[in-house]
Amino acid sequence: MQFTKMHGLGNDFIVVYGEKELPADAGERAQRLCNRFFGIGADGLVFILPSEKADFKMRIINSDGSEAEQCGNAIRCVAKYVYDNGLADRTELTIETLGAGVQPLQLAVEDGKVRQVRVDMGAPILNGLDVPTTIDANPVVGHQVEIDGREFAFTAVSMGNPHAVIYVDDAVHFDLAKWGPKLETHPLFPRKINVEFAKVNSRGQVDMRVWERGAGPTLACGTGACATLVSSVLNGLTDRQATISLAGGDLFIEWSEEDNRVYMTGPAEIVFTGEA
Ligand SMILES: N[C@H](CCC[C@H](N)C(=O)O)C(=O)O
Repeated sequence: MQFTKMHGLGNDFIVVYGEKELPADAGERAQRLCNRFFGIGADGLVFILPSEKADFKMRIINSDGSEAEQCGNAIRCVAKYVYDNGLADRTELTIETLGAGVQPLQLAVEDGKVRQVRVDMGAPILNGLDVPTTIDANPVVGHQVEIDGREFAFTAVSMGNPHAVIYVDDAVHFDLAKWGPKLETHPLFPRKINVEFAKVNSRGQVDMRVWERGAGPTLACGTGACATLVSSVLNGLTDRQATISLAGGDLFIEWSEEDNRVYMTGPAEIVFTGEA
């Protein structure tokens, strides 16, 4: 299998083009190939497939073999892959995902290579039961949960995949490994959840670190950055556009008042190609 190793702010993927549909063993392949010691090493395995509704379709499998509905950093990588490899000759593309349907993207190109991508990530889903959580509220803002004697208040946002955003005093040094897994698998979240720990520094800038469902700590999470911006607006902490600063770098996120859609702008990189 030919693959291209790519990343968005250090959230890295094995990208595969050429399959007509998702292989039946995609989950097993992801577990094997994403392993950082016995495989190529990545946070996820991404398939670029034909679509009847958009230019391309993206399916994303986490490193634990579970399929995610959506992935912000991966969709920017897919856009870069298809343009840089001559599979698309326009700087306005559409990519279909399970969680957000047909998503328009704008590519910023320099010397024939994609440098930045602006993605329409769709409207946030705020009804608690649809995120999903077991909480019948719309929206779920500052919901308290106690874990091992520590209280957390989270805001639940789906960008097609589920997120719980928690505000802390120091996101950069937060102990993700201690608290991330316990929140990811809490019974409040029927399909588990991605957990973002955020520190708002101004109405235009937020530090955020993420424990991802099915992948653990990653250097960046595009849908998590979108969820963090939406949550911060709902909590009255930021304006409707802000820079979300992750371990791997910055994403610029806007939640439009006009169309209620969230726009994410950030880079994507190709690292190497190979055969597995
Ligand atoms: N682990 C996530 C999928 C990847 C999302 C993240 N890498 C992004 O950039 O949005 C989930 O199971 O929902």
